[in-house]
Amino acid sequence: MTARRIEVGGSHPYDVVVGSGVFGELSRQVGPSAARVAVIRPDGLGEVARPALRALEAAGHTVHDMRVPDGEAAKNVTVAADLWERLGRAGFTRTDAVVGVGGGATTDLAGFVAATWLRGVNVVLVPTTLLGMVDAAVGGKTGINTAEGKNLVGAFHPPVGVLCDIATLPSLPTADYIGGLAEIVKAGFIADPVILDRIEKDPDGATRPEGRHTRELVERAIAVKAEVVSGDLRESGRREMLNYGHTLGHAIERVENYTFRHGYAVAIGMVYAAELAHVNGRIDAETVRRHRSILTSVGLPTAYSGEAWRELRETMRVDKKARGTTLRFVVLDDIGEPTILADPPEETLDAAYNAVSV
Ligand SMILES: NC(=O)c1ccc[n+]([C@@H]2O[C@H](COP(=O)([O-])OP(=O)(O)OC[C@H]3O[C@@H](n4cnc5c(N)ncnc54)[C@H](O)[C@@H]3O)[C@@H](O)[C@H]2O)c1
Ligand SMILES: O=C(O)C(=O)C[C@@H](O)[C@H](O)[C@H](O)COP(=O)(O)O
Ligand SMILES: [Zn+2]
Repeated sequence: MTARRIEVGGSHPYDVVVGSGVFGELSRQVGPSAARVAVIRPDGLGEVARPALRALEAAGHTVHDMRVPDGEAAKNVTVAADLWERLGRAGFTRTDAVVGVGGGATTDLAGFVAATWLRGVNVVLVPTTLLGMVDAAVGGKTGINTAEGKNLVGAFHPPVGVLCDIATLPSLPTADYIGGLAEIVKAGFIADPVILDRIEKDPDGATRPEGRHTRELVERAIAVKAEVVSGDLRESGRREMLNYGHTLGHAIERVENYTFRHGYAVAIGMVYAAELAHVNGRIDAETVRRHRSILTSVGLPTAYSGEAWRELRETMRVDKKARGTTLRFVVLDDIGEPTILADPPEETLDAAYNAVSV
């Protein structure tokens, strides 16, 4: 199958290459001026990272294999500081580059380290999870977590290239694959209802890399994200729609000490946002039901502990869409019509949570 290039526009446009067996593209994306390349990747992901390491070495770059802890455990300042030290010791200059290989947590960390090293060096992202391909590696949001909340420290630093080799997906644990579907479903609800139709027709296939519509689902979700971030890198407007389900989702991740899969938290958050829109008179009960049925059909959760509500409510205060003490949620006026619901009354927040709590 041929590779597809999806262009992300803006002041520094770049391509997202999607294909199978496309690691030969990596050196071109990194560029010839990068004598040194730091490959930041999870320690346990040697097999998955090997083609990237080999392709870079074969192209003549001096490769520094910088292993980090797995997944979310690496998205913190301690690991970032360790990488800054390693880059310093290896003498990385402004013409050198960083390559992030792994899931969204690793590419967020790699992007953040690239954004901050020497105030910004080139980064190429090689997502190897479904979620990384369809969302995290595209768009230039980089970041790490703090004890207070998710992604609270970060920078907008677009990659110079993104390489999605879907041949890396079969080794991904099913639970992580399903987590990525949450962001694909999100793209469906906010912008591309064909995604929802495809999943409803074949929910089982949607949960597998070899599913009938996998390539189409991946490309459609990337296209949604690329189109949105091309016009609003810094989230001063329309980009906020990509945060559908994330206000409650991020609070769940924080309350669970970052051990709960991002996609699973976002799935619950989307049902909450749908309930909020319903209580607010924006969408009908059928649209809320459709959220639950699509998410459930692929194995994603749609409910969370009732007892956690007060802590979740408190944690949502640090959501990046908040302005002062005003909470702002992405909700739908209809499928494909996201909007902002600002400062909903406490009773509305409580009623919506009641509907998702167990
Ligand atoms: N920057 C953004 O715009 C953006 C968008 C969405 C999500 N995110 C972030 O992405 C993170 C979630 O990403 P994720 O779901 O990819 O989780 P993850 O990075 O934790 O990866 C999940 C697991 O899969 C493993 N893995 C990765 N590729 C593999 C492969 N090919 N085979 C076998 N195992 C593999 C990882 O080592 C990890 O254990 C969160 O931190 C979230 O905040 C960022
Ligand atoms: O790219 C965006 O913009 C998003 O909101 C995509 C989200 O899926 C992603 O989880 C993002 O990291 C959330 O950003 P944050 O600014 O709420 O931390
Ligand atoms: Zn997300």
